[in-house]
Amino acid sequence: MATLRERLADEVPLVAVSFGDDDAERDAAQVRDRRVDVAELRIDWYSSVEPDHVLDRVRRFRGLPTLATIRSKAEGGYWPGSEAERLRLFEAVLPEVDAVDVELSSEEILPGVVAAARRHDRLVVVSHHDFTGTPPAGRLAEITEGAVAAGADLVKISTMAHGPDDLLTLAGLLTRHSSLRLIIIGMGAEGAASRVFFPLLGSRITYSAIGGRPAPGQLPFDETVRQLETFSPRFAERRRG
Ligand SMILES: O=C1C[C@@](O)(C(=O)O)C[C@@H](O)[C@@H]1O
Repeated sequence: MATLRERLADEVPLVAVSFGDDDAERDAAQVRDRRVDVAELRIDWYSSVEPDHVLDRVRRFRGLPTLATIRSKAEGGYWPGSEAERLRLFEAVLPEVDAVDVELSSEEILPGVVAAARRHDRLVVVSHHDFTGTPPAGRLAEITEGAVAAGADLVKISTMAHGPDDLLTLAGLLTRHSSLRLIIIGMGAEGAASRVFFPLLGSRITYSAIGGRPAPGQLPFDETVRQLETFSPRFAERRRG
């Protein structure tokens, strides 16, 4: 199966699904059978973050396109340990996955995660989440530039959208930075359209749910695929192929 790097090369939007560790064997089979483009491994959701347990679960996805996330509590995640432990875990899983996602705000470990990704020739998503609202365009541009300067291969910005103005602000960010690989998400009920519309404007990955715990406004995987097949001929063609 194509790696995430290969999948990103053809410029067609990708649909991700996030997984914990309740049944990694079943989840990996779903990724294969339903042709999920990216398996986001939410290691901060795992029942244990002991390296042996994590590596065992992560390895069940071998050969599939994977993105490992160990989300900090500051950005809506559940990572229970110290920053030094988080960096060590990123270093341990990096050889096993295609890419990792680390927050721009995680200043203490960001350079270490980027350096480890470079050593293993893996991709880095540098992310920013705001579960309260959508900052103004100028602030979003600063965050984007900060992520690029930190070494991001992809910049992900996910903010709560409270209405059309927020969607427009986020869409503006996408269209103004079309030379970058961006992942832009408007969270919440008011942002849900962004999960289909923004990939049509160039957002590289959209996140969806298969059971589990959907993020605010996420659509089910099948629904996301169906919508993108309707509105993106290139996406539909890739699904057929
Ligand atoms: O950051 C993101 C985006 C997300 O928060 C969403 O709203 O789809 C879901 C998370 O799992 C992922 O890491």
